[in-house]
Amino acid sequence: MKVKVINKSKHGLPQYQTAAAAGLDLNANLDQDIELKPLERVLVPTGLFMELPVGFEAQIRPRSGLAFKHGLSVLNSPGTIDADYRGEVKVLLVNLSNEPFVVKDGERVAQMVIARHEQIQWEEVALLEDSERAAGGFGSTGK
Ligand SMILES: O=c1ccn([C@H]2C[C@H](O)[C@@H](COP(=O)(O)OP(=O)(O)OP(=O)(O)O)O2)c(=O)[nH]1
Ligand SMILES: [Mg+2]
Repeated sequence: MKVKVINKSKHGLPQYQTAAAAGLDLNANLDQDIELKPLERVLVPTGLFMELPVGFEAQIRPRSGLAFKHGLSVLNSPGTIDADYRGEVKVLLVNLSNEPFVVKDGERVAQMVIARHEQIQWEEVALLEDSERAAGGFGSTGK
């Protein structure tokens, strides 16, 4: 995949940490630390600019370790990177704990999953096909 990295601190390209990992860990690319107070959010730059093939998207997801230990999440999870986006990939971090969290340069703040997706064409119809579920939802099948 085409990629352009603005690498202020030489973090290299995002990597799969194990052989069959789904997520590529994303490093914060910072000039200085960012302190995130409780319930604060921040857009963390990654230094990564890429060109996804058409028909693919990238999903930005939290890392469970940071979520569990520090209450850190990705506010818009899963963030969506469109194939035609040419800007810098950024991570919208939120601190859901009661303690401040300091984001450091190079820290693996989130992970990115590359996935195929469809684009649909609308076809307007008068009637929709019947189904067993019909309009049932929101607990309609019981606990
Ligand atoms: O976590 C994210 C989410 C989005 N983006 C970039 C890539 C994406 O292609 C673009 C637009 O994202 P989205 O469609 O979620 O945002 P929007 O609020 O709908 O903005 P837009 O009107 O630009 O589509 O912003 C990121 O870098 N990180
Ligand atoms: Mg959008």
